Amino acid sequence: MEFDPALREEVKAAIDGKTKPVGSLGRIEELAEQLCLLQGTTRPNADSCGLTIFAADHGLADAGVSAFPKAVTQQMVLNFMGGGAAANAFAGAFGVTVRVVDAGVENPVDHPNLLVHRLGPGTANSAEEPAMSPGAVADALDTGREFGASWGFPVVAFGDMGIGNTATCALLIHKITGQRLAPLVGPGTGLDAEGVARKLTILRKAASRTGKLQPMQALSEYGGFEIVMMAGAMIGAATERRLVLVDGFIASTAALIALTLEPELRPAFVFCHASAEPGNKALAQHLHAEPLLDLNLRLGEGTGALLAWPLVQAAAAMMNRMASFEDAGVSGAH
Ligand SMILES: Cc1cc2ncn([C@H]3O[C@H](COP(=O)(O)O)[C@@H](O)[C@H]3O)c2cc1C
Ligand SMILES: O=C(O)c1cccnc1
Repeated sequence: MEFDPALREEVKAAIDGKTKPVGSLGRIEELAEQLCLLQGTTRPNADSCGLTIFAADHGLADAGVSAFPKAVTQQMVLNFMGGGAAANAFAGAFGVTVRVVDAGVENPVDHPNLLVHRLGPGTANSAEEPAMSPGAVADALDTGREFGASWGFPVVAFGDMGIGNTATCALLIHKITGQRLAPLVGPGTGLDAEGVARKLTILRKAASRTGKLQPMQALSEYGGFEIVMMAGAMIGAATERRLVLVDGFIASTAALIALTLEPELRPAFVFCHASAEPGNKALAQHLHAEPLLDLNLRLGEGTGALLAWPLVQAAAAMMNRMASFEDAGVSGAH
């Protein structure tokens, strides 16, 4: 993603010309600059935001890597459709439109508003065998791209639902970045120390099934449908120059995949919050991400991205509503 140096200068001058000491709005100024460059204007549009939640099951969940049973994925999809999840509550509070995609929940959900692109009844158990076929990886990326490119919001967020997906993400990060596995494995939905130790044993077995992998091979070996589809959606949205609000550990793993495949799209990505899932720290460092918020969240669904949406609105308001020194007749610095 290339930016015209003249635009860069113009944006910087517009931000510094607002009636405030230079740099005094801190990260909001950085966000404003990012949004302006992405949209090619000093008058950016952050009028609306859409959240897409991708849901799917993980065969690995049957091996005992989560504090909750697999059935919760489907039950939470129904909860999203009924408007009762945390993501719905936050989206409702902030005027964000929500849509939900079944990318491969074990048991299909019948609901008129659910978007369905099922890649199977959940992935296979990656401790024993490849999670998904290379064809399913390609399908998930293509479908995700289409979802991301075609939804006309200037700002987009992505959420996940898939019991066992913190385990899948630990394996993906380990295989894609080469970081050690143990620090990437955490409590997820709330495993105790013994549960985390059991999760690590299962993930070591899964990791030892394969050697060094290319990123696309890692996706096929470890899945999951919703993570790969989310990565595709991030690529599709960023390519259309939509601002991509990245949620916590799961969405950051999808961002890792997206940016491994398309590194030039990095200027479209905003890392919204520092998930309390321990592996997120190393992942954020790898991505050179400095998350905007640190609220001890560890939920997913896009909740941390939704909380950052008002900050994006503030950045746009700074550009569109604030007077310049010249407009307001305010004296500049000595
Ligand atoms: C009721 C409930 C609602 C959730 N919403 C998101 N997650 C989150 O928890 C799961 C990942 O954690 P693990 O890898 O430990 O299974 C994902 O589904 C994620 O979206 C939830 C989990 C539960 C139980
Ligand atoms: O940060 C996340 O995305 C997360 C953390 C724990 C469980 N589910 C999701």
